[in-house]
Amino acid sequence: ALLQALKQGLPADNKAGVAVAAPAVYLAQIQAELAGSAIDVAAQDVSQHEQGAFTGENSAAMLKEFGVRYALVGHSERRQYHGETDAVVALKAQAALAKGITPIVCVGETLQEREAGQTEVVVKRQLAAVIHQVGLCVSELVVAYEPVWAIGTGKTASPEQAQEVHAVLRAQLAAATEKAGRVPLLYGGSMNAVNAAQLLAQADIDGGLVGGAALKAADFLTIIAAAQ
Ligand SMILES: O=C(CO)COP(=O)(O)O
Repeated sequence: ALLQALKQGLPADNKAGVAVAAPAVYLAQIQAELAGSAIDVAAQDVSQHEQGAFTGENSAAMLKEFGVRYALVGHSERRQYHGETDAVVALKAQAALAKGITPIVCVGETLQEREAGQTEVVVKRQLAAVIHQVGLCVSELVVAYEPVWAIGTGKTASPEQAQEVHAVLRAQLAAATEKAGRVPLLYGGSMNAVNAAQLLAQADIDGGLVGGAALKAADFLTIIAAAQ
């Protein structure tokens, strides 16, 4: 029902890239529902391994069979609950790129790290691992800044706080590629229909990685409208 409402509500002149990131078991259904629409399919994770005996993992090649165009890598919940290190996240980004899937690399600091003044150090370390791994493919990444304290908490980074970190990430990308301006930098963490426009108005915030607010089609469509 959500996908139908999104498809019907997306204006014909929509210019924002829109993708739905779902758990792997729903990807086939989502691919079928979204066929012929302007909405892309994304996975929430991807295996770091190209192939082999890794029971339970979904390789990039397998995801590709279901029309997956993007894969989140390094979402804070994967880092926190599944022990994903910067090195593993970097391998996942590389595995996705190798099969033509665009990784959406998630970075972000915890509340403790922010309060200790470590925000910049943490996000730069997380992104550096991926930049180092993917080499010349840096310009093919999407990067999402998701402060861990803002995910699902209703606490949003202020537009200024988010922009400050996005500027750091943009500069880091610019040191690695001439095409840094083309790398979409998404903000995630309690983005909603009310605060999206202000966040998206910031110079280096190109889009959103939306959780809770995307579960209501009307709210998600309002955010998409703000991203034009
Ligand atoms: O990353 C996110 C979901 O995984 C963001 O979630 P919220 O928008 O609900 O904070």
